[in-house]
Amino acid sequence: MFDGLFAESPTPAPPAPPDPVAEARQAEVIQRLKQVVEPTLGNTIVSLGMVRNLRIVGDYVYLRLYVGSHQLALQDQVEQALAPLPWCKKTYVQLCTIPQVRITLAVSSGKGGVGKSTSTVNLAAALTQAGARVGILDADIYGPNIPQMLGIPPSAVEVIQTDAGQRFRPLMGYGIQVMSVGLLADPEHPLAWRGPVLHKILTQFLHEVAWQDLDFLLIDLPPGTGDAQITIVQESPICGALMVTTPQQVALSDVRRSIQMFRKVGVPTLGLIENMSYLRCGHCGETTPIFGQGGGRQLEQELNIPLLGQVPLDPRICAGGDGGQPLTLGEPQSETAQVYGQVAAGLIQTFAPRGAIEQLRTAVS
Ligand SMILES: Nc1ncnc2c1ncn2[C@@H]1O[C@H](COP(=O)(O)OP(=O)(O)OP(=O)(O)O)[C@@H](O)[C@H]1O
Repeated sequence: MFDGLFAESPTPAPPAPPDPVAEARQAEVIQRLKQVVEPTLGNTIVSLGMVRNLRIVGDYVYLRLYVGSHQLALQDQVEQALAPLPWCKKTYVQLCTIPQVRITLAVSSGKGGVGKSTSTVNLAAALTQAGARVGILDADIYGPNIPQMLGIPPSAVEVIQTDAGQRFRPLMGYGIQVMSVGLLADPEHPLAWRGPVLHKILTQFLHEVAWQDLDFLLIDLPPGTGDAQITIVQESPICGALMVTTPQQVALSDVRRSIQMFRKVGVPTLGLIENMSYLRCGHCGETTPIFGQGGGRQLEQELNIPLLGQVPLDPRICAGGDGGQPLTLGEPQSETAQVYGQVAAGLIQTFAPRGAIEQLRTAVS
């Protein structure tokens, strides 16, 4: 599906000729999997993109099931749903999950510099204020600056021994657990991983962090749709993506491409965050659309993806990023903080519809 995923890998084998029996069986399997419903979201595991890499080999079914730590029971339900298939001798379900993480969301952008990392930290802060336990995986190999934005001083990554083996211990900023690719590299040198090495490091990074009981893990992706993004999206149980954009028309084609990348791997885009939407005059309150207007609304209508919030251009957000305290925490009553608060409330509402994160946690334990 993704030509050139591994820039340095050998030429792939030609595709196998179509096998009508396997194709009919695959359709039958998908039909049955569509009967398995994720109870919180009230949607099928197929629509939610939780089933991937489905293969039928003879009388055997192989699939990967991407779940949060509160959804492990779905494995049994999948096996039960496929058990009545008369031809199926065995179903092999590979459970793909991040230990101690319930909801994994990707924060993405079509291009760099639109405020993706800023949105990630402020959204994480807003979710924390709402009572959720939150972590950020800073996977932006081109600009890993989340620790700095949360006031975490440069530190060496500590490796700890757990029951599951050696793991990286997350750092902590304002109650938010953080792990960053930037911590794995020499701060004076850019991250210059390529091809299979990049794939291996990112895969290890995704699976070998000792997160502590998270409701939400936000993955700050690198901008665009390159190898790194695809590896992360394919290898992690991402429930959905949040797309950060500016209102500019030039940013829209990049955003469309990113959304297509998520669609190809079956990850839904949950919504758009339009950043730098307008500048509000501190004296008269009038708003000026410095970077154009209407981009978020246009994408919302064209792609049927909700516009979750419009964040103003706000010098304090910049100061908050540089100073290591997200504006959402420093000035929670500000217009900007309120936008992130609304987006956070929407996420909690979606993933814990009874309205209380505590209930989400109780349901898990
Ligand atoms: N709403 C805003 N108002 C004012 N400044 C902002 C706003 N959002 C982001 N910025 C500033 O814009 C710059 C880029 O933001 P940020 O690093 O979050 O972008 P990014 O999309 O993550 O970039 P990259 O792709 O390079 O990682 C930062 O200096 C940040 O403080």
